[in-house]
Amino acid sequence: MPRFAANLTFLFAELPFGERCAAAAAAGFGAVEILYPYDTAARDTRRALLANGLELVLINAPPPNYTGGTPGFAALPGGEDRFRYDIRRVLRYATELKAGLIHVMAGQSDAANAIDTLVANLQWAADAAPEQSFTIEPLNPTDKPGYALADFDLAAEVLARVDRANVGLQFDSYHAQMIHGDALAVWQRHSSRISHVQIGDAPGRGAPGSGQIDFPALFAAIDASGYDGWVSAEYTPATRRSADSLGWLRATMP
Ligand SMILES: O=C(O)C(=O)[C@@H](O)CO
Ligand SMILES: [Mg+2]
Repeated sequence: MPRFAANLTFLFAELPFGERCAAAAAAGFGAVEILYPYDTAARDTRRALLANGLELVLINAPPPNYTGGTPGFAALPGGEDRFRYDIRRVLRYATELKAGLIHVMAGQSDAANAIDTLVANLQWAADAAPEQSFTIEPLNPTDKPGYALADFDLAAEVLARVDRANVGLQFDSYHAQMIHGDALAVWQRHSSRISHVQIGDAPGRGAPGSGQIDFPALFAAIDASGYDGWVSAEYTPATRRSADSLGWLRATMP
């Protein structure tokens, strides 16, 4: 069975941030991801992780843009300076938090050279921090209209062009199902380049079992592929308490 992590931006969001690590550990998770850890001093987050015996799997780049605007700059021609500034800042957090992965968000762009820009920026980040692993994640156009990376096959082409061992594909079952209509088929097509997994059902982005995805088949395929990273629960619980949405986890664990 996969090793499951909790995404603390989605799960346990009913609790103050400082209490989420303890709640995840109490629910049986061994690792967490925090999409935007930038509002809390890194040493406080690190302390909470250590106190609860949790590994930090992943954070997102860039920090949120509080004035609104594009989610990320990696695919924005002309945004290279901002991209590099953000990556340097995220690297400081990742180092202090010992975050295994940084998800680099592409941003919204329909420029003809958006993908060329994405490739060049990812190469820059990969070379600037060769010890750090990065991911890219296709996001579905219903939730993120205009996002420059909205297709897993395109993401595979981008990774082939980037050609760096420390940049991989982030497979999110919710986005895979929304974009391509068959998350399992996407897994089978791209498992060799996947370095991180997130799960949520589709449509609706609820807990596994709430939608169309065959999670027992997906978990079996993940195991059969030899993937040994974390599988992070990234869904919106339908229950008031996130802990009450974990029936799928109890059913999955032996
Ligand atoms: O929305 C998702 O799915 C994510 O994993 C986020 O990192 C993107 O905001
Ligand atoms: Mg995701």
